[in-house]
Amino acid sequence: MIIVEDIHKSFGDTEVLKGISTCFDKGKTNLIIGQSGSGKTVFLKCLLGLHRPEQGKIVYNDRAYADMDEDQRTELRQEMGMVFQGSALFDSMTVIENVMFPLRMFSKLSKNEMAERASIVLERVNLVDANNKLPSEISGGMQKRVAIARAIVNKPKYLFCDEPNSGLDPKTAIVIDNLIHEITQEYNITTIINTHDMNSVMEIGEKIVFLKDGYKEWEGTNKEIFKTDNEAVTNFVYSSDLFKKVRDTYLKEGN
Ligand SMILES: Nc1ncnc2c1ncn2[C@@H]1O[C@H](COP(=O)(O)OP(=O)(O)OP(=O)(O)O)[C@@H](O)[C@H]1O
Repeated sequence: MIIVEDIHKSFGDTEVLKGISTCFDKGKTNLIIGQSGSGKTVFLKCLLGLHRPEQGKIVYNDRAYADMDEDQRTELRQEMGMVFQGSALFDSMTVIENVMFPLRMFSKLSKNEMAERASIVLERVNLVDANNKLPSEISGGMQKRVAIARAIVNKPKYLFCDEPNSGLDPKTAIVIDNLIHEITQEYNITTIINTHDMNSVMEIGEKIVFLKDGYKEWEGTNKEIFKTDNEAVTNFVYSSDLFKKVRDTYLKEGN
């Protein structure tokens, strides 16, 4: 679980995060949404410890970042997995070498043990017969699976995903969303996804935090987002006719 208390983050004179408080539960897919420039990436980077808020507190399973010493922060970093936008695989490494990379960096396992662990997670993300291929030899959806396998190989407590669906066709995007959702539940991870994808919001948004101009404008579940009358949320989420129709149908069905 991650608890965020009133965090503020500025760059020079510009305050980008203006006092955000929320909490992200373990075993849940938590989504951060909002317009371009609303502060989603800065917020995610604060949660990752890459930006230091000037004010406020971030607490990881009862441990406040500000109270940790350097060793505890290093330990925390090793408890975090990250799926980057565009997968960010190492081009010259094979699939299995990519997945073994965090283990080579952070574990004391033997080469055989690392290969075994990497193979298990590759199987878990349903990627078979691709271990010895290079990223350039597999599809974008398969690359995303490798990125997820690499993010979970070290058994993280926290999983951060930045636009995990970018560049994928809608069908593959849903498969990847479901995979992240299943893994989150199975491994009991606190997962936080920065997304623009309204399908993800509807399908796997167990908690949605909507940012607007550096504030938390709204938060709730994917069921609640259908019913909210918060104008900023409805203008953003239901800006397309298709999603308006989806919401109307959902509400007409008496949900
Ligand atoms: N390192 C930085 N230095 C100065 N300003 C920054 C920095 N990083 C972000 N900003 C500013 O903070 C604001 C929010 O940026 P952020 O990248 O968090 O938006 P976002 O919601 O993730 O947008 P998008 O959906 O387009 O990725 C922007 O005005 C941006 O210019």
